Amino acid sequence: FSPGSRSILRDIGNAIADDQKDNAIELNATNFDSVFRDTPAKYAVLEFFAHWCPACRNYKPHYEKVARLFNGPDAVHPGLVLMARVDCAVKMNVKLCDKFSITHYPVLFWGPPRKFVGGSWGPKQDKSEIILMDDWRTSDLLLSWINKQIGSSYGLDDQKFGNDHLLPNMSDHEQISQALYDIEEATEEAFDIILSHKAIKSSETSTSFIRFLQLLVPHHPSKRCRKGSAEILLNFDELCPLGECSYGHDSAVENNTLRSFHICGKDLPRGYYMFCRGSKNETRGFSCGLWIMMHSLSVRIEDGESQFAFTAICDFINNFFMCDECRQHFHDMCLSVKTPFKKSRDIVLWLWSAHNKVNERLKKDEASLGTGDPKFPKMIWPPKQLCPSCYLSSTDWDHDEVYKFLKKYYGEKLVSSHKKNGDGGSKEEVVVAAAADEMAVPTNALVVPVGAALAIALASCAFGALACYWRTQQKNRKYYHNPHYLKRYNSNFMVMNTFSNNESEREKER
Ligand SMILES: Cc1cc2nc3c(=O)[nH]c(=O)nc-3n(C[C@H](O)[C@H](O)[C@H](O)COP(=O)(O)OP(=O)(O)OC[C@H]3O[C@@H](n4cnc5c(N)ncnc54)[C@H](O)[C@@H]3O)c2cc1C
Repeated sequence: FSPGSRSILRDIGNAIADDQKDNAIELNATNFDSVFRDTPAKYAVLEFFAHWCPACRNYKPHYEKVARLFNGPDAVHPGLVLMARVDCAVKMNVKLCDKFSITHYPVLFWGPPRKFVGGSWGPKQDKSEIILMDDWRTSDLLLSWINKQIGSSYGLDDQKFGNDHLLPNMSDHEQISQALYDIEEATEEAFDIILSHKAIKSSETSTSFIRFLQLLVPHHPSKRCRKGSAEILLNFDELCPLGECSYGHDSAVENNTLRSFHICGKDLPRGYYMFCRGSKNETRGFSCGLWIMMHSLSVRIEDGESQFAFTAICDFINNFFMCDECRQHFHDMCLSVKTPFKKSRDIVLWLWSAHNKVNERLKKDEASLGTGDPKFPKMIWPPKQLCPSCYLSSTDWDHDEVYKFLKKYYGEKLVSSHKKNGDGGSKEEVVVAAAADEMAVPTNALVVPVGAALAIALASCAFGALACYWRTQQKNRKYYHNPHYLKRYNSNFMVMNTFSNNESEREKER
């Protein structure tokens, strides 16, 4: 991770929350650039004020009322708008305030955070993406100004969803639609962890990583993660010849190393889980995101891929989820499967049931140790309130109904809502995005506008060329010609070997 990024923003947010102080982040000449560079927020509001200015003092409660919605660990709408301020009456900030032509107080600006990095503003500056705000004199006016900019309808009385009014694990369909963001975050975090542990270090781990990417490229619910995974997959032979990856230095982003790739795109906002946000900082987050990523993958695969998806997920957790107890337990559950999966229903229900086994175990542990999140107690899921038809009786499931429910919950509601940025990037990026899309299997019927249909048709042509190139690359992979390789992932007997702990057996098989 870049050192300044989330830690600065989180530290500031947490310190403020602990002390019951402000939610808007007070910046100075030293941290100004790094905070704007590293914030996961998409937009920023920046207030220039002077602490001696009485009007500024009176405005502060208004500004804070809006900042409460967007900043800090208790934000109601986290990760969207960074609200910051700079005190121009502090000597070290004088130059900074001059760069923004501040002549009176308070003054508010709006813009994408990155534009504030090393940024400036002048009254004659027409084309700047940094906008001088007007109509912000009360909290109502300020929020409606923001709403207009981003097309939202937030209210000052909005409450943090999920935490207070209902039992959150009974989350409704509205809430799961927010989970796409968390799945993206978890995907990127998993990739970061792999990099920081240099975890792809052998042909076995390399194969496991490739197979997981092969699952993500067509089935990840986020378009930008499909695209990022496709880019890594395309370049994998160069990045990791014979399973020896070039990682680059931990601190530097070097070209042509795994570190120079972003599995969900360079601009993914980081640092805030939403659906998976715990009521305490140390709970939920990544592991919750990982679960919902796996569930969302399972409901998107086709029948013929179910055994492949099962082994890809089992191997991925076994090799790359760096929680020993977790992976060992999950590995045991993988090993206990004796019959190969034939239908996607099999893996959807297996994963659901495996997750419930973990819930059941943790429920006891957390109760006795007091380590759980009090607002998100572990439970057998889905509870009756969320899916009444899933229950035949209080202890018996109707598996057909559970399957239907999971398909809907993790399928339809979790469709990528991210539009392609601006011009869509370089030609190569567009082709890769098209390839990722081309391979994506839609799980729900969407009405495709004519323009989009044409674009898809064009992308298909590009994809043809790309697929050709890809196939040539794949052909060079020795194990694709190796009958053992194919057999290994097509028979359950071989699955058992995949999870075998016996290194010599695995070596023989290799
Ligand atoms: C593979 C794996 C193994 C793990 N093993 C362990 C372990 O051994 N010990 C340990 O302490 N922690 C383990 N964890 C972490 C633990 O399972 C939780 O992820 C963590 O405690 C956070 O819990 P949570 O409340 O966010 O809900 P999570 O259990 O993370 O669930 C996330 C969300 O998924 C939904 N959900 C819950 N159950 C199901 C289900 N059965 N099917 C579909 N959706 C469901 C709910 O909406 C829930 O909020 C593991 C995590 C993973 C990914």
